[in-house]
Amino acid sequence: MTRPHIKICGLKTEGHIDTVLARGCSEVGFVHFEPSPRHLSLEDMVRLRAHVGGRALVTVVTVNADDDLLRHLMTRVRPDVLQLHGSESAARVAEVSALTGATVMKAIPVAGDADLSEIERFRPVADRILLDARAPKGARLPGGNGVRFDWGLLDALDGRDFTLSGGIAPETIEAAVRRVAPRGLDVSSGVEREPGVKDDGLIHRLFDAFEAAVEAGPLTQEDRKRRFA
Ligand SMILES: O=C(O)c1ccccc1NCC(=O)[C@H](O)[C@H](O)COP(=O)(O)O
Repeated sequence: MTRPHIKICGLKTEGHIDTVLARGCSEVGFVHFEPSPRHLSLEDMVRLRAHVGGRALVTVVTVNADDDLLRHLMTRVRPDVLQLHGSESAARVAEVSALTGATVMKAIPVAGDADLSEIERFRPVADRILLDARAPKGARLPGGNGVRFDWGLLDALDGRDFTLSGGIAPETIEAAVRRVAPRGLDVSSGVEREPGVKDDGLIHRLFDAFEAAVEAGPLTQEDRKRRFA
């Protein structure tokens, strides 16, 4: 099994950045979306981006961002990856890619089988696909809600084709690693003590559980049926 890479999203402090990087996190995410408790201003992102330096990839999460905002982000924050977490069309994803030159990760909300057909729509234009749980009805945020979708929907897919997110936490990361085996894992609420507030203890529990799951290796088909039927 290839070792999935881990992105911790919604980081807001130098201290938590240092904690996740010390545990082997290879990508950090900053959220730029005002309604979010994880929202960071451009100035905060510039400061934290400098703090990360070359130690990890830096991703900025946006929701239906316009060209002006994207230009500001690229010239001031200089993220490696732009995460498009709104209702961007495939044509818009292609435009963002051409405009910014950044690696573009498109988030696809998943609640049922039908949503997976979106993967084929975005694969030609996005550098990366992020499968996230569809936001619950009435939620203020399109992501970062700490909810999981049925990972059994992914049984027939090759995990190397996507990053998995939505409700990954110390208690659920074993199934994410051993059952889904994605190329990457994206975690936010699962390492927070309250919305927008990361917790060092939870971060350590997550990485401990992750290491144990990688060590244990993928589940057999038989195990999948027994444990997740
Ligand atoms: O985190 C937010 O507040 C947020 C706001 C708007 C769009 C996306 C947002 N988060 C994206 C993520 O943190 C992750 O990519 C993903 O949704 C996982 O979240 P969680 O279920 O909380 O681990």
